[in-house]
Amino acid sequence: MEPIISIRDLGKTYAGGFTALKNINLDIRPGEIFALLGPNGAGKTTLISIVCGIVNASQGSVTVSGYDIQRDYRRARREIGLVPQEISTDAFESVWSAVKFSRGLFGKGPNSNYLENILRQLSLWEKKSNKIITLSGGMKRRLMIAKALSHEPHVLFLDEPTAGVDVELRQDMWAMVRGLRDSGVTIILTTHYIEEAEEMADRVGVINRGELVVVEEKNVLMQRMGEKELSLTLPEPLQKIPDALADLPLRLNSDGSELIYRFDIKSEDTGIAEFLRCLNAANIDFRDLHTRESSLEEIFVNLVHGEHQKHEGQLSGEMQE
Ligand SMILES: Nc1ncnc2c1ncn2[C@@H]1O[C@H](COP(=O)(O)OP(=O)(O)OP(=O)(O)O)[C@@H](O)[C@H]1O
Repeated sequence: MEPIISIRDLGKTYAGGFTALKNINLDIRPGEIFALLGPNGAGKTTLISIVCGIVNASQGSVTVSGYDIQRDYRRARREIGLVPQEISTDAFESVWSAVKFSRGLFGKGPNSNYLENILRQLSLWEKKSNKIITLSGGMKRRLMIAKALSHEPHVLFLDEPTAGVDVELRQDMWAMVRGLRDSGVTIILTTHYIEEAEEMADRVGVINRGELVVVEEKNVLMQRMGEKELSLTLPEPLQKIPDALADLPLRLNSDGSELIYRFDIKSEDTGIAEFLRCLNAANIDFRDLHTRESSLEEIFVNLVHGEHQKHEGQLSGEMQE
């Protein structure tokens, strides 16, 4: 299947000399929900701004539905709906005139039926005559989506759709975005929240310091999320993992005082009983034991660094922005 968006060797260096994107290659499949995940300043907004024609790339090329974003700017742009991070609308305009106006901006002829459908799908139809200022925060966000969809784009970009949104509203938003995907719109969203990617995405791309470090099916990511660790505090630090335990999924912490066993909570046999038997046979004693789940942040950091096993101290340090 032809990709709906094709990004090749894309790079961006801002005027001040800061390189925000390096050598990005990515194909978006038609009909998928793709989550672009990354810490603050990773380059997510820069990437979508280039695809949407708001920022010029320094290198590389992008096509949207086969249209080159530079050579065929207008046609490429018409394929795209963009919901920006900030809610920006004229407060005294009505919902209906806001979506009608947005459609007009793309040179599309009037189509009341289409706009009605969009507003109904986003549960805004009852509010069509309301002034925007009277809408709740959640409704305003939905209106931003309605505006972005008003010209019948095939691709919808959602930049941080649920930043600062409460849990309940977040769930509604997710359900709505899935509904849009089911109606045939390809969706690319940026997020800081790995839960959001987990909940919604078919595929996930992780961007860090301007580089796309992972592009993966969500299910593969989920497997990583099912990991848990059993940590044993040793009476005497070990220099290395004893040979008798070499075949087990084990690591030592940085000073050798903890032996950490990694297992999959979803699997039927965690192997813990066997691990404890092996410890006994190898004459390794322990003072204490506790389990901990890999937190979402840790998995995120692991992904960002392309590594699976990192020390706790490093992990918490790395997440600070
Ligand atoms: N116009 C600009 N001029 C110079 N540097 C910029 C400009 N816009 C963004 N940057 C820098 O490029 C980097 C990437 O920014 P970008 O907004 O793409 O990140 P992001 O991943 O979307 O972050 P956030 O999650 O905080 O929105 C940042 O270091 C930012 O300071």
